[in-house]
Amino acid sequence: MMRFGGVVAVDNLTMAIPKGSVHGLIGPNGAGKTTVINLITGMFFPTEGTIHFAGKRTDGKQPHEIAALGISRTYQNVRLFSGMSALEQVMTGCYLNRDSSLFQSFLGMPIARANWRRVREKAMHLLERVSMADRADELAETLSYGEQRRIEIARALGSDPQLLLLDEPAAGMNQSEAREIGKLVHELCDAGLTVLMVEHNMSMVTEFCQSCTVINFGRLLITGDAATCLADPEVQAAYFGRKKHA
Ligand SMILES: Nc1ncnc2c1ncn2[C@@H]1O[C@H](COP(=O)(O)OP(=O)(O)OP(=O)(O)O)[C@@H](O)[C@H]1O
Repeated sequence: MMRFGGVVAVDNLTMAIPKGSVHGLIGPNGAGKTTVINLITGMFFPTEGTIHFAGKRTDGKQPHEIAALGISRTYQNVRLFSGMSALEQVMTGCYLNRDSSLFQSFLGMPIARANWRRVREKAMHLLERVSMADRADELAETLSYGEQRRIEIARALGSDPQLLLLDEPAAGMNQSEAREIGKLVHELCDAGLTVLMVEHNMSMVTEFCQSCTVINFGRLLITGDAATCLADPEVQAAYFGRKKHA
């Protein structure tokens, strides 16, 4: 459970996400979706209870420890570093399993240089995966919003996650840009990644999520395939303040 003062933001939630699939986490504004991501990634510690991922307890762990367990994320608002190229942004995400220390890097030791080359190669490969290799040297702030989102996804892939949490990846995009992101997410899942996607864009949910979970006031409303969930009278009531079939 996560409580902020008198507000229970998340309460007793379990999600079963088949490996290699995209699972949507949806619900009206303030339902608790971002809080779920913050709890899973160690940005928040739960007020009560425990959190488990793939049989391991994750609550109480620091974000970098959770990343090492195979969970990575992107943010609701793109968070890239200004003054860094697309390639450098992605390189920052690839240092989790580095085998040279900061001290060795400062001294320019061979192990640090070899490590830097490996990280650079990996980041280039990730840029190719998100179709951004040709923009590797561009500063992030000169890229379009959709391109920045791709860079953020590539950076999140740098820690070799099993589970990627995307917080509104299509926010601020038109429908065709959103579909391009949806297709990219699908390709990543085809390659074995599992994705939990918070999304308000219902076309994205119906087209790209194999299953979804709907929450309201931090609690589970329904889980299942997107069409069934969205047609559910409780879900309709949560979104529109009425029961569809009432
Ligand atoms: N750091 C915080 N401090 C206090 N209250 C918070 C904090 N973060 C979230 N909340 C509250 O917890 C509840 C859930 O918020 P959360 O941002 O998780 O919802 P959400 O479903 O992601 O909403 P949206 O779709 O608008 O992004 C809301 O009532 C919110 O005001």
